[in-house]
Amino acid sequence: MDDLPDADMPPSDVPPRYHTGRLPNSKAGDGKPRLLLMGQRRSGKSSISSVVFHKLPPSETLYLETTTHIKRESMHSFMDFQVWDFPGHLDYFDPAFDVDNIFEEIGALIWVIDAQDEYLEAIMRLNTTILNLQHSYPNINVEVFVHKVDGLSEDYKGDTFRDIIQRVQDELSDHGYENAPVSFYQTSIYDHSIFEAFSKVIQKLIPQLPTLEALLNSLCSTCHIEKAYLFDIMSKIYIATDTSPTDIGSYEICSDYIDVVIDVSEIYGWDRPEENGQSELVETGNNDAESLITMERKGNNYLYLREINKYLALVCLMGDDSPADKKAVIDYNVGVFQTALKQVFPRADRDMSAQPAT
Ligand SMILES: Nc1nc2c(ncn2[C@@H]2O[C@H](COP(=O)(O)OP(=O)(O)OP(=O)(O)O)[C@@H](O)[C@H]2O)c(=O)[nH]1
Repeated sequence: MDDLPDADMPPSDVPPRYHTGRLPNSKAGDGKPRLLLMGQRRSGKSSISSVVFHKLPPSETLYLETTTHIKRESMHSFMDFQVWDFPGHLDYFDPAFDVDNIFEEIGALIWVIDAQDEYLEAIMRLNTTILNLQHSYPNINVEVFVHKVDGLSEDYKGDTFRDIIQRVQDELSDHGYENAPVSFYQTSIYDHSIFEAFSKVIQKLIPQLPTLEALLNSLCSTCHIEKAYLFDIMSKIYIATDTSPTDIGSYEICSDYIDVVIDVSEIYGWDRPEENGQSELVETGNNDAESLITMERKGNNYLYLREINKYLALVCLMGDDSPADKKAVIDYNVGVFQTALKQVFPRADRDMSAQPAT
């Protein structure tokens, strides 16, 4: 149980970029939210983290070695957070463990269950963990990834998913926790489902989400946009979307578009200016990349992408009644959206520069 002191420490030399807001479980309120990846051995925890945050091609996860100590990584993006990958064999509530140290700044506990394997023991450990946490940390979001569903037939996939939900909920309600904050997702690293699930997990950690959704709703209705996503460019997680129904198809199209843009900008791109307190003038120039692509065989529909800042891009699936020749109006409204977003995510580094040097 000496793993904790030996665990990799995240680098501390990169300053935080945005306020992360106060988390329900955060004692200090200024920490980076943690996403804890827990579950049985070989359930797919390291693969998930490598595919989503390090762009590892899914087929290469076959060669990942088993995790032997807690792996902590810091992610610096539109908000800073940490991903802690736990070895499958750890008993998190062993008295030798500093439980508070693990759980006090937690944003979400992601419990990965291998749907292709025997899952009863995984469910038992998950329930024990949730029940143990209910006493000290009742607000922790528990996110259950029913993982590796790519190998299952449609029927079996649905049955397995329902069975897991039922077993977890039955056990919790037997112990008097009917409304424990537990959510379930079907995931696989071989399709978009893992990104979509992570998007939903991350969105719960963004205090400004209702404001972002309201801004996107208003943009959609003004510009006849069918669906708008605000993407974290590097991870392809969407941090917000408008409140119209989301279908995986539109997410897939928009997220593939991000891939195209990243590939092109690796060839033709340029370094984005650092966003410090003095860079206002630079931002008023034509620094934000934009792109427009017409989709074949789909009426007038086209995709619109605008880089919002170094980390975020707005990708919109335009409606039939929003022809490309109205692009000037759309550009204007997206500009207004961009300005509003700067107020929603005030920059931490600007605040830091106002503090006296010590
Ligand atoms: N079919 C399928 N295989 C997957 C998926 N995700 C991970 N795997 C495979 O599952 C195996 C185990 O993955 P790991 O990421 O090493 O599992 P882990 O939970 O980190 O394992 P420990 O480090 O031992 O705790 C690897 O061979 C992966 O290729 C998935 O979505 N579908």
